[in-house]
Amino acid sequence: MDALDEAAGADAPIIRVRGLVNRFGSQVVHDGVDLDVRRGEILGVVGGSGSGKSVFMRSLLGLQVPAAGRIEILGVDARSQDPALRRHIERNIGVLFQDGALFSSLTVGENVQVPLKEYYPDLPDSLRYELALLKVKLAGLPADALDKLPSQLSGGMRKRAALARALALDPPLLFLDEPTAGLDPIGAAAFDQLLHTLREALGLTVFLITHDLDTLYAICDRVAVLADRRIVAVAPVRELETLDHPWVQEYFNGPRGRAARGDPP
Ligand SMILES: Nc1ncnc2c1ncn2[C@@H]1O[C@H](COP(=O)(O)OP(=O)(O)OP(=O)(O)O)[C@@H](O)[C@H]1O
Repeated sequence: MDALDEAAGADAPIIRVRGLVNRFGSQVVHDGVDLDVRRGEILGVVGGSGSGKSVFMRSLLGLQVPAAGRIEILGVDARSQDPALRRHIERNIGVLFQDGALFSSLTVGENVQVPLKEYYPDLPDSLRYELALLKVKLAGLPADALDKLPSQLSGGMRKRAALARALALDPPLLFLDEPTAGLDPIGAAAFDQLLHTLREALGLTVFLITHDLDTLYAICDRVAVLADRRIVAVAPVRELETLDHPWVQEYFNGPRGRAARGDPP
């Protein structure tokens, strides 16, 4: 933990959002979003299609400038344009976008080395290679994946490669947008398990957008529901099932929700 984190206090939320407003023209996507993400938790974010989950994550990452509100990440004002503060945040977060966003002309190993080169340009090539290999193995890929192009991997392996790159700088905080989208149920369950294991082993905090009910039940400590332009509830998934909100009821108590819980059909 560095000085900035200590100043924020170890018990302070790793992400704190207050009064977040996002608009596109006359469309109000968020109107007063509040959220605290606790250190070490896996927080799932759910909401209907178009409810603003991706825009929310983009605001946290500084990729979308909000109309109003306060966002703190690792004790730092995430809206600050101070280059030192921006670098502190970027150095300490890993991001896995929905499409994986690997560089298609680089091998997996070269992809993982991109952030290492940016932040540690003086690192010897051999050490950078070893670190990339370590991250690839950590993400559950075989060592020979290192020299393959993304196009030579399956969808599940590409997600793991993107995860390896997101973990390159050992970030304490990981953002994932729909990590199991497009994976078959066995691949999705394996990816969930990998995230859970990494959280246990590395003490990561995970902010995870998902539609996948299985993910919520399998690995999320708490789930935040984005509806009506704000976060309407944050709670362990079993508590959310009983929330009196039309979208929540349809989502958790529809057939897929019952199946994810293991209820009889
Ligand atoms: N750059 C943009 N310009 C204009 N409108 C945008 C932009 N980005 C997002 N929106 C709008 O904001 C709303 C929320 O989009 P967002 O992608 O955050 O939804 P989502 O909850 O992630 O949806 P899904 O579950 O379908 O991925 C949508 O109506 C979308 O059209």
